[in-house]
Amino acid sequence: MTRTVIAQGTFDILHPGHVHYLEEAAAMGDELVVIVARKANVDHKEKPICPATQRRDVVGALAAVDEAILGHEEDIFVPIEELDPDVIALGHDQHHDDAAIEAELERRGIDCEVRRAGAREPAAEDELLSTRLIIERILDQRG
Ligand SMILES: Cc1cc2nc3c(=O)[nH]c(=O)nc-3n(C[C@H](O)[C@H](O)[C@H](O)COP(=O)(O)O)c2cc1C
Ligand SMILES: Nc1ncnc2c1ncn2[C@@H]1O[C@H](COP(=O)(O)OP(=O)(O)OP(=O)(O)O)[C@@H](O)[C@H]1O
Repeated sequence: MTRTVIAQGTFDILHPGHVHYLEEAAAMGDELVVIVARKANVDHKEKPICPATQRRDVVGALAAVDEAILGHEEDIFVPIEELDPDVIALGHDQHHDDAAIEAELERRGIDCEVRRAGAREPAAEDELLSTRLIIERILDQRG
């Protein structure tokens, strides 16, 4: 049986931290599907610059990713119900509460493990491992 893993995020401007997360998530199963967050659901930080379809297409081009899809606009558990994954891989700093996700999965009758990926260890001290930091650097140097 194919083990499907789900990863999710905004993926506005890609960096090696994203690649690390998605490679770790892919290693948790056989097939990796990535749910790309809709702008309306990014409410805990600045909204993404790039359109959702562009973010989906670039994430989908990464070697670790089998498929990238746009998230649901209102109910983030709709794609999970449709995909019926074996594992949800949360990013190391994702604000979601593991126990709350597990409770919602149980309520909806979805049998799926929730795991957390680790953070990337910087390969060089000047690596920019956050979209926010890349944007800050652009504003500093080109603004
Ligand atoms: C299990 C799970 C499923 C998600 N599904 C969706 C979705 O269908 N639509 C969406 O817009 N966001 C969805 N999200 C939320 C975002 O992907 C994401 O967590 C957040 O809004 C963006 O912040 P981040 O890039 O800091 O993680 C989901 C999150 C989780 C944990
Ligand atoms: N340096 C990193 N190491 C490991 N995973 C990362 C790293 N940066 C981001 N991720 C993961 O990638 C996923 C998507 O991240 P997101 O699109 O929010 O990027 P970000 O660079 O963290 O954004 P921002 O800097 O704007 O908060 C999240 O699950 C996050 O945990």
